[in-house]
Amino acid sequence: MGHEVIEAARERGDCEVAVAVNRSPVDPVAGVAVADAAEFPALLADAEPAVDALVDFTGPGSSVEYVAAATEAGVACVVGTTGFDGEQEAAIDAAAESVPVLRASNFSRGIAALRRVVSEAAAALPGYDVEVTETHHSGKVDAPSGTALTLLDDIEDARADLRERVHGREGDAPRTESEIGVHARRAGDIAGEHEVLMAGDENVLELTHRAGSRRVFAAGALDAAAWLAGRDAGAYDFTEVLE
Ligand SMILES: NC(=O)C1=CN([C@@H]2O[C@H](COP(=O)(O)OP(=O)(O)OC[C@H]3O[C@@H](n4cnc5c(N)ncnc54)[C@H](OP(=O)(O)O)[C@@H]3O)[C@@H](O)[C@H]2O)C=CC1
Ligand SMILES: O=C(O)C1=N[C@H](C(=O)O)C[C@H](O)C1
Repeated sequence: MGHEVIEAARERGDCEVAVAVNRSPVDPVAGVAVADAAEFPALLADAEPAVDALVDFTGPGSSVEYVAAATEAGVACVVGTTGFDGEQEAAIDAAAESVPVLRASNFSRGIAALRRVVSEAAAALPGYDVEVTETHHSGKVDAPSGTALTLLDDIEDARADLRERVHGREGDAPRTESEIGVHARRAGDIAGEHEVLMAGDENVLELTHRAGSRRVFAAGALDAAAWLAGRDAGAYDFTEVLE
């Protein structure tokens, strides 16, 4: 995603990559040198002109560290990384007391729309069985995806009777009424697919989003960064960027 963000930044006229870092050595990307992650705090402090926003797509532990460095430097944070535990989420949330922070499990407009439709459909279809399936490239490390977890939260908000997440399915027991099935598939170079199935008696609703490429997430994150820079400290939502 780091490569995608640099390429996407090059394609638009309203932003410039001031500092790029990675844990392991990486060749320059589109002419942008990528420094060692350990240099990040110093690079942020010395950047001229000052950096407006951090865009982070890494891993949960490093994301917390990058956000801490950005907070120290008074820089707005856009966080796309997924797979956080509760403590890591709390650390990112705490940063929002000092700087503007926008964390989203998915930076595509299509998923933002899917979330609204899923919430409405879940509320409109009481008693229906719900199953969520996500499919991603074989290199993805966290499962289920952050987006699937966001959709599950949305479904549970709309359906108080669904409280048991069943990951995968095996054995010989039938489905219970309180469960939501959750399925994570990993294959090839699939950019990201999310499907929500709602099935009742004699009718089935399937809602699916497919990302055509990972560039859509990079573009959305840069939209968020441009929108977030200069705002007051606080936690912001990607839907606000899309309004
Ligand atoms: N919100 C959204 O719309 C999207 C979110 N994502 C999320 O973004 C994250 C990154 O995805 P992706 O680019 O595909 O992952 P990759 O594995 O391809 O890249 C992760 C990068 O982060 C670096 N990194 C990982 N862990 C650490 C660490 N502990 N310390 C320092 N650097 C670290 C890696 O460094 P190294 O090169 O050394 O391995 C690598 O450069 C994932 O959490 C993914 O789910 C992805 C797409 C869209
Ligand atoms: O790792 C990915 O690739 C993606 N991760 C995000 C997630 O976990 O939901 C968003 C998107 O689906 C791609």
